[in-house]
Amino acid sequence: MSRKEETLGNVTILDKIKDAKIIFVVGGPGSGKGTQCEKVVAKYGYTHLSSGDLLRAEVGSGSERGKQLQAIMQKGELVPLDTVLDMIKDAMIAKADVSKGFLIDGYPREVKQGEEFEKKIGKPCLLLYVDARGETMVKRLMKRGETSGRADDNEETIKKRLDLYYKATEPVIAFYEGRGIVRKVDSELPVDEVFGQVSKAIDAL
Ligand SMILES: Nc1ncnc2c1ncn2[C@H]1C[C@H](O)[C@@H](COP(=O)(O)OP(=O)(O)O)O1
Ligand SMILES: [Mg+2]
Repeated sequence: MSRKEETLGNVTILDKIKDAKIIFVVGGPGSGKGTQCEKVVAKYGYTHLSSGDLLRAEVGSGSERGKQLQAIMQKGELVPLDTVLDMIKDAMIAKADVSKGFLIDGYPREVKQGEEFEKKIGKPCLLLYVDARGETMVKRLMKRGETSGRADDNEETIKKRLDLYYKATEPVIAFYEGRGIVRKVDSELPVDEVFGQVSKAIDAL
């Protein structure tokens, strides 16, 4: 394939992504983002892309980049913006032909990440804000840590992740509230009731 065709091909794929619905799923660690996304996949056939899962897959591959990522994630810090965005973009392109919509779970973690995403990929039509109390999130993560095998599900890292969430990610919600696309769901409720609220927000699109 010539360079020109390649570029044209890429434009077509990005156009397809633009036609698909993009939903940002934002909430603290352990708030229930992954749990709700799974249910959205089952009911609506959207593609679920968890930035954390993509990063953990890279770590699991044992690559040099994976090793660097692991060190950052273990400390509860944010990995470099371009790395996450490139991974999300590649995953979206891979699914562009078959996907009606994308759930971008755990991204943006900070306002700048949202701005970059829009520049390079497209605009979200909805931000699902999965809201739970700090205490609830800690409890759920400690429990999840018993079986998840996740290096960051331990008390010390959980505390750092929560602090970072309040400092860096909550401003993301305020930013998109200004655009009128935020729908908040009460993730203190049982999973199915939370999903009722999620479904309402998606049905209204
Ligand atoms: N509404 C809810 N009620 C009770 N437990 C919930 C819940 N939503 C999620 N959980 C549980 C499932 C997991 O063990 C843990 C964290 O959920 P998760 O979906 O992995 O969170 P996240 O992806 O936001 O980090 O909490
Ligand atoms: Mg998750």
